[in-house]
Amino acid sequence: MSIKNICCIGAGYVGGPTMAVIAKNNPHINITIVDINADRIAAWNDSDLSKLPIFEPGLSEIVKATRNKNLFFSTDINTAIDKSEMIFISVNTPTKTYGKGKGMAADLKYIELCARNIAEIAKTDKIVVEKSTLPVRTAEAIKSILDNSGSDVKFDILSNPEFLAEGTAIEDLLNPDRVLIGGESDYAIESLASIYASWVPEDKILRTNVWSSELSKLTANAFLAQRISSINSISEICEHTEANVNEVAKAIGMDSRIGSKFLKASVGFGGSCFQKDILNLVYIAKSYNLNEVADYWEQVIIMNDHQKRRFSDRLIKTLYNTVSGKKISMLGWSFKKDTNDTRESAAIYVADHLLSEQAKISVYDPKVSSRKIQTDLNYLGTRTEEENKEGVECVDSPYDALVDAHAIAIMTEWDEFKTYDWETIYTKMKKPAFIFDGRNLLDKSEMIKIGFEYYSIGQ
Ligand SMILES: NC(=O)C1=CN([C@@H]2O[C@H](COP(=O)(O)OP(=O)(O)OC[C@H]3O[C@@H](n4cnc5c(N)ncnc54)[C@H](O)[C@@H]3O)[C@@H](O)[C@H]2O)C=CC1
Ligand SMILES: O=C(O)[C@H]1O[C@H](OP(=O)(O)OP(=O)(O)OC[C@H]2O[C@@H](n3ccc(=O)[nH]c3=O)[C@H](O)[C@@H]2O)[C@H](O)[C@@H](O)[C@@H]1O
Repeated sequence: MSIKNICCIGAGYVGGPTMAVIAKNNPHINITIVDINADRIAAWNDSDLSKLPIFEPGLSEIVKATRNKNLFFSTDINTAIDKSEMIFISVNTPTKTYGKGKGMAADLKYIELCARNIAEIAKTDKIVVEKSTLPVRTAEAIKSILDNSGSDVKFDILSNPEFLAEGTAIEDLLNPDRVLIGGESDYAIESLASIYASWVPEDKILRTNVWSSELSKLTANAFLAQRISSINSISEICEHTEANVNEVAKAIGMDSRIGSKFLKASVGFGGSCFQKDILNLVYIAKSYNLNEVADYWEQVIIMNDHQKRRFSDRLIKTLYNTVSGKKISMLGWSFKKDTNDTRESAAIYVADHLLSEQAKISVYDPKVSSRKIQTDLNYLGTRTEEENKEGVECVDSPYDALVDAHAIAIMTEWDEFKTYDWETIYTKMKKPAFIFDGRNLLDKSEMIKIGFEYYSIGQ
């Protein structure tokens, strides 16, 4: 049986772009992306493509080409489940904020709701695909829920983790390093493989057992994040020894056994997945009593928290040990460039620390709304919403953010920051004018020549 109808539950950063690319390359398949969030679905259906809920280079063009042809966005979850032969589960799997495993385990309540929804509605056989990142052996729980639905519908479970990175999602989806499919049933595996094969070379489609597939996703994120924490740890040594972390990264990256990617020292990694997935791995290790393994991976998070804190400590110390009443301009709020996603962005934690020291913060980000910035700070619960509003202004023009600032903190590596007229900015700031470049984005010697007191990471 070839697949004619696909349903994807979860219209987020993964569900949206992934299904758009599958739809583009499989015009013979109808895909419906469903979500309980009606506002999000309405935004996906907005005729103004600049209002899509997710900013991702190249996404709006693909949505334009496929939407209402073979790609549909809907809140009618049951109908989409009913008519599809294959159902992707692409809902969020955040870190638990309550109960057993609080602050560490993955919260699987949304996954379970999806499984129960599918079990209740399905009248014909279904292939259920785990697209969300899940703890190893989650497929067992999903299967148990589905198989106890009381019907004689046959469910095949596949694990098909997603490796796209935000900001390059479309490029990553169009040219993936690999597509990973874990499963038991050859029929189910080959049904999914054939969908990818419409644009992905066969030798990049990897088949494994379900558990290897689930665990590979957590492992990939843990290894990637570990590289960043490793280079960030070296950045601190550089700052004490006059070694330069960019030079060190280049020198070690040219060793083909190490490789050059993911060695950019920064203010710390953010994003919705690295921290969550490593904590998840740590929790799994602890649940098997593998305490040394748990401690080993937890150190990646500890190092990352240290890097964020170290950045704001250094800023405060350099500004004569106080930022009280001083204007600090933050350039960038998203967790990396080319995305409007702010989840776990280092900027949130740095701003929170500076606010606790009574700084006045002015933020400019090309793609993040002021409402989102306030929501992110309010979510931490450090102070009241009113206090956050008083302490943080969000501006639409970078130059507004910089007038009379005591210091600039570069939090995100947006390309446009490099093109600013830094000489004019210098004249508008309080003197001495400080830059804390959390992304090593600007040219150090140029900034010093203009007159800035310039601080970067690991240099
Ligand atoms: N964001 C990323 O770059 C990547 C994320 N992942 C994984 O993919 C999964 C999804 O992540 P994102 O897309 O970033 O999350 P997201 O939060 O952007 O989207 C998830 C969507 O699922 C919806 N949802 C939750 N429960 C639902 C239910 N019962 N029925 C219908 N809709 C429901 C939510 O309303 C939300 O719109 C996570 O497990 C994540 O770890 C994997 C690779 C990359
Ligand atoms: O599971 C996921 O969600 C995804 O997590 C990451 O993707 P993402 O978090 O979107 O973005 P990354 O490019 O990995 O960046 C994560 C953070 O690390 C930082 N980073 C990245 C690279 C680097 O060298 N240095 C560095 O500080 C980025 O600025 C950002 O804050 C992985 O790269 C994806 O493969 C994975 O699919």
